[in-house]
Amino acid sequence: MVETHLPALSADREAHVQSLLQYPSSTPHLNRFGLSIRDPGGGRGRGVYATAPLAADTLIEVSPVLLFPPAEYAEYGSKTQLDGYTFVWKRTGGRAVMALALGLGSLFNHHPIAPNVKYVLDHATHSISYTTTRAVAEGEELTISYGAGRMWWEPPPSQEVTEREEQEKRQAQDPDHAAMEMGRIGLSDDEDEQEPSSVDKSKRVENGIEVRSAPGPSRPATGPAMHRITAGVDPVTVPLATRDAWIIDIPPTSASSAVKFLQKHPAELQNRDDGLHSTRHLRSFRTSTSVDTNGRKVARTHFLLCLRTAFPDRSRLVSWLRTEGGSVFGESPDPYIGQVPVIAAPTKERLTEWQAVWPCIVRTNAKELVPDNGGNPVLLVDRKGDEKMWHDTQRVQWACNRFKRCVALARHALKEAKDQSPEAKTKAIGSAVHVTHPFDTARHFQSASRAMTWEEREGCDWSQLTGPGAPIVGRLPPCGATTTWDSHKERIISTLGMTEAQWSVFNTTPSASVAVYTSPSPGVGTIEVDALDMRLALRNPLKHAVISAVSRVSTLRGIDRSNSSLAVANGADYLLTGLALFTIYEPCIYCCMALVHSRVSEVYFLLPSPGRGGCCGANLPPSSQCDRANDGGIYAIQEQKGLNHAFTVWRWMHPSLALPHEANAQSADALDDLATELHIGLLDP
Ligand SMILES: C[S@@+](CC[C@H](N)C(=O)[O-])C[C@H]1O[C@@H](n2cnc3c(N)ncnc32)[C@H](O)[C@@H]1O
Repeated sequence: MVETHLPALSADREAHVQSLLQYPSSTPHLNRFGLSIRDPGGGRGRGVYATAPLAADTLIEVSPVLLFPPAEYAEYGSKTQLDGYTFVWKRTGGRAVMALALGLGSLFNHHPIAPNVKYVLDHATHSISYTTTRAVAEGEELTISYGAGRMWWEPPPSQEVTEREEQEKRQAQDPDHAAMEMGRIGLSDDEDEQEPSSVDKSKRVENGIEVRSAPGPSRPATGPAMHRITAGVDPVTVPLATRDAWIIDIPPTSASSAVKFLQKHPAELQNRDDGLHSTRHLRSFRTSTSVDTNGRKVARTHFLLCLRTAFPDRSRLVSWLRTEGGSVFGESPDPYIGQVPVIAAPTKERLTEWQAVWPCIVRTNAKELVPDNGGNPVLLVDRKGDEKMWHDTQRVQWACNRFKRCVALARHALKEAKDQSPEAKTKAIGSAVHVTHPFDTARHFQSASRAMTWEEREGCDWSQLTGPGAPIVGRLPPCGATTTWDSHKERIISTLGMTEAQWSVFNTTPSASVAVYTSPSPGVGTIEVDALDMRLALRNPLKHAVISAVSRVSTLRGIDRSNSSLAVANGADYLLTGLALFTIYEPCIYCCMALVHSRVSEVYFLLPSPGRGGCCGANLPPSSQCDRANDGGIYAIQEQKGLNHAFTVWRWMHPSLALPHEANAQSADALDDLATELHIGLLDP
């Protein structure tokens, strides 16, 4: 109801017409909760009242709507009384279809601070559902939020208030300003960075805010190539959580004294910035207008003192304000409990919904914590940011290449075993792993030989293990390093299980004909490590591909460390610290725990491991489950509470292993076919 126009006054001003238009003090209405329509005076007109206590989350009303085409509304409706009752139902091509709620829907009055009813527009059934947001006492008025800001019946703010708000905004932008330290008048650092969201035909509208359903990861035909597997909550759907705070009304002229008061008493008011208890995202003031008993409009300034937790006892707060507040809060301070959002609005689109509770900022930091139903902190996940990241074709190619490499390695192992003997064939497992640097590091690698740029190398056909343009297997030596690997040969050969022929490829020195890429960090070689599942071949149940990869990287990094000029301090070279691991299968729980210990940074997998994987976690919210929990493991070890390391997990979502624009995309490996071809039976992946 925010988006309306100024109401036109009726032209019929004759006394007898006016008397006919007067509303009675109550109007009967039959509904199962006994809600009554009353006008208790005070200038707000009729409202809806509870005649019995109502529990929180009670669906109290479903109102059908009457719709008006944009042209009809502009021509007629907007010039009538309807204007105070109609609201934007749907925008289309810059115009708006307007709606009038029938039933009780049009009679809920607006509450600027803490409405006790929320509503959802249902475009499919042309109706609006109204639900209580908290327990409501008998006799209480049921109110909704028409939105933030000045309402059409409210007078414009005085120049003084406008100037004060402007000043407060300017001070908030000044990082040195003491008010910032109070954690009150914060301003979003990225408030204006949001891009307009694309229009989704299936979106719902809650409290006037359009809510997009979270994209599910069940291999959509379109959409980003990679989906992050996490229990993090999407800011688009995260519920608005509120907490109690002490509010006090002050004369507009006392605003700056009130801010000074906050600054003077940080300890008592506990306006600290510590995660879930922060008030830094909240603004100090909100203004509203009411009508006094003489029918005069009175502007009010509501001032946020502190969270209720700082002063659980009102009488103690009142006596403290009386002694410390001086003239700011008067002789008889009258603080009252209001609601404030627990966190900043998580997207610009949801700001109106948040502001309806209390003015605040937008903060799109995906690491912001939100409490779950049990009050435990939960992370937000920036799905929009993820989507943007995987629109980068080079990044997708980088990931696709490494998956192709894993598949090629697994096929190579199966073929070699088949060629070797029927017995060897039964012991080969089609599961391979590749470890390398994350894309954001790898794309800065330089070619030592200048034979091929990094981009050219990434453009090679990685589905081939050998042949021209094939990526080099194993570890690439550091740029300009004079060390030959011969001194470490035995150790490397035994750890990596290499043949002499493989060693000669691994031990290649940079030359004009070989593409070698090195990390920009001096003295540190690029890591490109492969590993196969060798459990059956070696008769060793511990030789999972992931475990072998961790061991191989450890050996190579250990050699760096053994040479003082290559030593890397502070744990940055500890096992898989800062590295990305690609695997055909979602790793099992054993491998996931090894990955936690190895401090891996990113894990990418192609195929889920039903019932045995350690990442897909059927306990995750539906938006994060793989194929709606019909596949994938039952744990999410990558973000398991109580462990001392977390890593990101990404699943390839395209149905085949190819870039959409690739010429041979049609003939690319379909993931379903790969699952059949590389099936590893009952083994844990
Ligand atoms: C949707 S109607 C609500 C029902 C209305 N009170 C009636 O008697 O028909 C919206 C109108 O109610 C009045 N109203 C709603 N909330 C109000 C508030 N908080 N303060 C003053 N007037 C309010 C305004 O006149 C507004 O145009």
